Amino acid sequence: MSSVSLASVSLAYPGGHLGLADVDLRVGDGEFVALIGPSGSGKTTLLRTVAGFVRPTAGSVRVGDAVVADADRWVEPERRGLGMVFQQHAVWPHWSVGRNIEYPLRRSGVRRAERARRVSEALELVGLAGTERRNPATLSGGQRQRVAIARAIVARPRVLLLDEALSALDEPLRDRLRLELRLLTRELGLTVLHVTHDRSEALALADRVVVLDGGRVQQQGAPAELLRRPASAFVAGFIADATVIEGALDASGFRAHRPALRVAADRIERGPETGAAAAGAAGGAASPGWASPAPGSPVELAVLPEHVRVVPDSEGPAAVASSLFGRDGDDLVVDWNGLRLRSRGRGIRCAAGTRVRVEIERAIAYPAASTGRRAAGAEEPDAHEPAAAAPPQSSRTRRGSGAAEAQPAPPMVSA
Ligand SMILES: Nc1ncnc2c1ncn2[C@@H]1O[C@H](COP(=O)(O)OP(=O)(O)OP(=O)(O)O)[C@@H](O)[C@H]1O
Repeated sequence: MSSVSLASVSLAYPGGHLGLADVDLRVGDGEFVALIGPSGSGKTTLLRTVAGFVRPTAGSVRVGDAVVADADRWVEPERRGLGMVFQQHAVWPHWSVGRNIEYPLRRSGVRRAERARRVSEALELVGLAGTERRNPATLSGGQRQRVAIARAIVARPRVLLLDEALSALDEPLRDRLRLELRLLTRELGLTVLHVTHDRSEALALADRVVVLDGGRVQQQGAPAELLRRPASAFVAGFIADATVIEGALDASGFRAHRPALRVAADRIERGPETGAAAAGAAGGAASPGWASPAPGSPVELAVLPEHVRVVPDSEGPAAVASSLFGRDGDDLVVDWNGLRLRSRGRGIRCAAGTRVRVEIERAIAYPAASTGRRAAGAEEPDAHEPAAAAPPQSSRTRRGSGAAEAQPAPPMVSA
């Protein structure tokens, strides 16, 4: 067992594509870390950098105490002591299960009797004892993936790298294998780096989740910490399906013009990155968790689905645009005068088309600069927000990983 460390690692692909940009990351001995991020964010590149399939342009990679890649040193993938499981094509179809699993042992010259013993032990660990002679084609998808896991651990690697290892499997098999994988890696005390596009999987499995975007680490932390305190509007949108609304802070709270919306100051928390921007500036009385914002400070307000309360009301100003059944309550998208808000409340059941009232119970404000975009609300002076303004032309409201809405909307005030 061992740790993995990346120090100031950058990787530019030939042709100029940036794979990784100044990444610092440490996966502790026995820790399970999940890497998530949008498509093209650099997850696979990071894993391949650790595996040794690509060489960083700058920085260093260590496995345990040994430097395996830096400007002067390069250790071949097979000498790094790693096990890997990929999403597909993980098992050679023309070899028996046993032959597949013993392959890494053969390569390192382990004798026949010892190979047989270790293959049988690995199969036992993944719940496939006695299947050495089976043809992989006669196994289910889940069983084949277990064979791939057995092959990855048979040589007793120091670190296990998983690249979308469960993604090709159907639920509920994926769910079961997740649990088994977690138990197995704990039992063996393995250090694991797991790339997945599945946010729920990352949150369920990992001790620590690392969110990548544009080849950079945007945030890393325990799953609960990421959900509770996303470091930026991007992370809030990506990991927790937050609706992100661009606007400005003033003494009474948050104000957006497109669509027109106000959220009272006592419902707003400062995001971790707003501290420097907001602290010490003139403004109204400080609210809990939100000290003296600069009047007119452009911000992005992240509203988590759990904090949007929806109440059926035939006179309500909003309508349910879509409703997906969830075990504990429906997953709703509410159209509130052009603003598409995601809402997920326990016990809430609402069909599409239902008129509703909406209340934003809590929101997190981040400086607009945190994701490099301009706040729409900051474009307009306060005097331009009348009680019954002409419909604005557009909104740049984002939800989740980037959906945008652009609809006219009359002004409105949160409850
Ligand atoms: N072999 C390559 N040559 C050039 N550019 C590449 C190569 N592989 C990846 N890239 C670029 O590097 C960036 C990161 O890609 P990477 O595959 O690591 O992302 P990812 O987060 O794993 O994406 P996905 O979830 O879609 O698999 C992207 O901009 C991609 O286009």
